[in-house]
Amino acid sequence: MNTATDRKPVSIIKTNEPIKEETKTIYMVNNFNLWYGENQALYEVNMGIPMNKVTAIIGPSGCGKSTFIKALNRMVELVPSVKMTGTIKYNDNDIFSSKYKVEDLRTSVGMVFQNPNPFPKSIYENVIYGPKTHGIKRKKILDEIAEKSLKEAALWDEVKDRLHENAFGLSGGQQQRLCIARCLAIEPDVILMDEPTSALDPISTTKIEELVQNLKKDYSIVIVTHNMQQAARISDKTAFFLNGEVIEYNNTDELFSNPNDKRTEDYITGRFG
Ligand SMILES: Nc1ncnc2c1ncn2[C@@H]1O[C@H](COP(=O)(O)OP(=O)(O)OP(=O)(O)O)[C@@H](O)[C@H]1O
Repeated sequence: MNTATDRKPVSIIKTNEPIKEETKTIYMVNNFNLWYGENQALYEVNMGIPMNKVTAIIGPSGCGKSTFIKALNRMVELVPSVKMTGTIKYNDNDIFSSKYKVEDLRTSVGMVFQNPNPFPKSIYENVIYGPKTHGIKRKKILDEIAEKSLKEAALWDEVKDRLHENAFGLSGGQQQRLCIARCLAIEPDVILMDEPTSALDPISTTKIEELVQNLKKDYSIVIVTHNMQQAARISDKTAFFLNGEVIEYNNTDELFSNPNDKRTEDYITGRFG
């Protein structure tokens, strides 16, 4: 749900450097359409998602933001009635091709959800869960992975003395950083984030936003957010979705300061949504 705060006109707190032409594209989405049964949720989506940048997906409730990012890791196919046309290429591989294994895609593309969802296990076991299921058994290596991932997720200092305590003992914001650490432990190239801060308090939100900024050195990040100030603060590119269509996709500073489409302008200035 949008809040009144989200609807305030957006001020650019941080201007991002423009995407240079030579920036590599990690995902290329072409003429992508998606239906749930008879209802079309995405229409002719065309987007290149840049490598090592933060791409924000904004738009009003029900416009297809979650559907879009769940298509990027093929999670959307868990809904049996889903039909799709068009292509999504990840590193030049057609992700829907029968030759491309969904397991390979999921190893390269991690996901963080709206509500922190740690497993009912210790902090340590949460982080090493992925590497263990991929067959890593040596304790020394698992210890190294746990420390590295928790450091990258800016959580290590807070949990290093309680690694074997239950993850549910952490605060909501810490649990979300733990989920990010769990995602980093499988060494993905891409992190998909579906409203990762909407259940968090402002301080935890700021920590996650700072973390996202640091992580883009090593990862390509796609973040769905209802919060336009957040998109303006942390993303390099922003796509505005409306009724399943991409209305505008541009460098974030340009989209917010000089939108090309009246509907984008109306949305970012709080006239609807
Ligand atoms: N599992 C599903 N089965 C049928 N229809 C669905 C399903 N999930 C989403 N939809 C429909 O697809 C459309 C897009 O939904 P989606 O959740 O992608 O939007 P959203 O922009 O992420 O919304 P919100 O901001 O409220 O999370 C909506 O009309 C929604 O009702």
